[in-house]
Amino acid sequence: MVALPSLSPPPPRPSPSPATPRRRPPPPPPPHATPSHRVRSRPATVVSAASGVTDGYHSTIRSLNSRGRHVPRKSLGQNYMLNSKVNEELVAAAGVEEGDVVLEIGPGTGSLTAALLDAGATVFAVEKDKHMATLVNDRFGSTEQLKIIEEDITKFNVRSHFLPFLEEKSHHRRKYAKVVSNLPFNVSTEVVKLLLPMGDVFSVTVLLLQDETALRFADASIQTPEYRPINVFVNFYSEPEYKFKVERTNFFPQPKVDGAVISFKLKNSGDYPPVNSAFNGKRKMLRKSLQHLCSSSEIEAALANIGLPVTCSPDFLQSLHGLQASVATIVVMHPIPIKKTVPISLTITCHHHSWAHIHPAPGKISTPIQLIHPHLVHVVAYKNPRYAATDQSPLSPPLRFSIRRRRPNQSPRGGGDLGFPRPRRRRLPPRHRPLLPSSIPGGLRRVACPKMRPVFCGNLDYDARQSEIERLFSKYGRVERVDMKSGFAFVYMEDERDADEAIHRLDRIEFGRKGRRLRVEWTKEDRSGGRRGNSKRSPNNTRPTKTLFVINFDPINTRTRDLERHFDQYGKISNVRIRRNFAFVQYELQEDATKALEGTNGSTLMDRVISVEYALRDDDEKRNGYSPERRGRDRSPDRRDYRGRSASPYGRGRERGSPDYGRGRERGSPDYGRGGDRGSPDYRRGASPQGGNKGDERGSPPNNYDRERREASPGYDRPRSRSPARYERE
Ligand SMILES: C[S@@+](CC[C@H](N)C(=O)[O-])C[C@H]1O[C@@H](n2cnc3c(N)ncnc32)[C@H](O)[C@@H]1O
Repeated sequence: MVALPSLSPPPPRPSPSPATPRRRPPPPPPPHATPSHRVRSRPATVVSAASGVTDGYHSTIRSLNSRGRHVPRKSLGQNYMLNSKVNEELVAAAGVEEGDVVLEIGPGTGSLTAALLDAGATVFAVEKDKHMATLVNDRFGSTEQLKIIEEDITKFNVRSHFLPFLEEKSHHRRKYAKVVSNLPFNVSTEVVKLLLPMGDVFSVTVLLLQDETALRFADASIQTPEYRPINVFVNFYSEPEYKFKVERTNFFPQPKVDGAVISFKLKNSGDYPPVNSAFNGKRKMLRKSLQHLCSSSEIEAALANIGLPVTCSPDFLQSLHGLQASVATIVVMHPIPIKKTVPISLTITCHHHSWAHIHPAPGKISTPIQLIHPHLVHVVAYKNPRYAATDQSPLSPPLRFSIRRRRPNQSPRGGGDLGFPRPRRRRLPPRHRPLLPSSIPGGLRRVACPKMRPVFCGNLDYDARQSEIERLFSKYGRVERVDMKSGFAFVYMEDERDADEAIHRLDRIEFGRKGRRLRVEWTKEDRSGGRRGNSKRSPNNTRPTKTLFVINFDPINTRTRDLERHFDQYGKISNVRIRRNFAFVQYELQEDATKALEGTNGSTLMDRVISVEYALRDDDEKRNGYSPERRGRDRSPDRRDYRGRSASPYGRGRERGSPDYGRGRERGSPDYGRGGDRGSPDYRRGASPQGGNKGDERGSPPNNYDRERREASPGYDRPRSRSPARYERE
């Protein structure tokens, strides 16, 4: 049982008599108020604790006690307003004046009701709690100025009950009513959904809600992950404005959260677009999820028109870069009526300094864009009844988009003519940072297959898992894919800026079981040139040799005999050597090596797609003395020697230095090929190796392939200090 504070003297100013409502000019905004914004900023206005004179603390408590209702019901959100000033500000926010008809939800003790009556309004109050309904009835008596209905607002048919009342009170003249309410927090969203579409009845709705909720509703920009279908809804039907915050100390009992006053200027909008349908089922293909609007073939046609795959789903669309959500918001808020002969060229805000221009084909599409996700817009094939009268099928014609970035010297107009607020420069969480349209040359059509530059992630443990790398990078943004190599990986991130951030944050951090310092940087060559399909091609800059150079097998689990088994079908092998994460397979005949290369490059060995190339030189050219009969002996020394002399094919000394995927020729850059997994290193001859290998580092792959190839020489076999056992796998 909540103990109510003991009663104190009655309020200094009694509530106005409903029979003789006095008209008072609405109070000015509180002196500490700053103009409210429609955007995310949190207005500084905070109404301080109870200090009101009318219907303040004392009268509220007295009212409650008078009905024996000592325990406000939490389930009904009964947090009563103790501060009459807040009530007055609510009334002022709605601009209530003499003769207005106001719907009040949950009058409770009637403190706000009193303020409304005081302003000269006629009040239609809906109260769920019968005790409170009785209390308000008792308090104001029967009067023409007030009608109280004991009902649950969420189940109440406002239109059918309220409209006759409005008609009567406005003497059958067309007049808009207003809504003013200190709402129970738990029904806020329901009430908003109920009232906002009633722009034909109400001109403004002013609600005291939970602060967080008010902020969320008022946030017209969609640069936050919080942007939801409800925001689209709110913006479609109204212009929300966060008015001021109301501290929790103003309520009895005190809630755990602060409140805030928000006003919705209703727009009397048309039919609500099927945003929700598109939000639903992120993996569901749009042609299915929007089927209730039009046929799949129509949807497919519309998607195809804008260069999207007919099978695309919201999830897929999320992965597209480009058109920004602001576009969709604007469109949702201001449907674009495209007239037959007037081409539309809209300048709309994309986040920050990015801009988009939309040039739909004239006269074809009624509402071409809809939002399905904060970062997404797409053109949905739905028929807007508003345009149904015309012969403009929204689906038949091609819709063209072009996206351009505004030139830096052009100052953004902040949505100017569309009334969209100037975008604020704010650092967004990686996933929600927009891409610059410049990164999608040619517009949406090409967005679907953006060319990505991978991030090189080197010095991984050999047994590092793809999922680990993916998890690591996905902290900074969406990871498209990870091409796992032995000891390094290529990470393709959706957004280049996320990749930048990942590089910034991850380079040289300790990672993995052994706490290796990662080397994370941009690959220095576009790896997108080759495709898997091409990977079987032989490198054209190496001459055929009897020895094949093999990489990208599993260096932990692959044994010499596994390689032998994999390669011996092509001819007689004279030698196989594994060195950490690469190997040499030597055939007796060069033709067999060629056959093997063709047959094995890009083949799968123990779940890894291996790359095979000719070695620069055959072992016997270097008089290394390899021979079948020495094979058993040779394995270990090889590896020892490798450790000692040429610890990594990727670079000695450069602490897993930067991957040099082909800084031109200068470094003999391996072209890992598209997908990496089969790309054949492009160890260009003459590439200069990097000096100073450092034992087990693998941070700088490319340059030293050359070295390795050159060093497939007897020198490798010299036993060094390392224990061969460490590398022995057989
Ligand atoms: C936060 S109190 C506000 C009371 C009063 N207007 C004030 O300012 O002190 C919410 C009021 O709404 C009533 N209420 C709660 N749920 C309701 C519903 N679904 N329909 C109508 N009234 C409801 C409660 O009984 C309570 O009186």
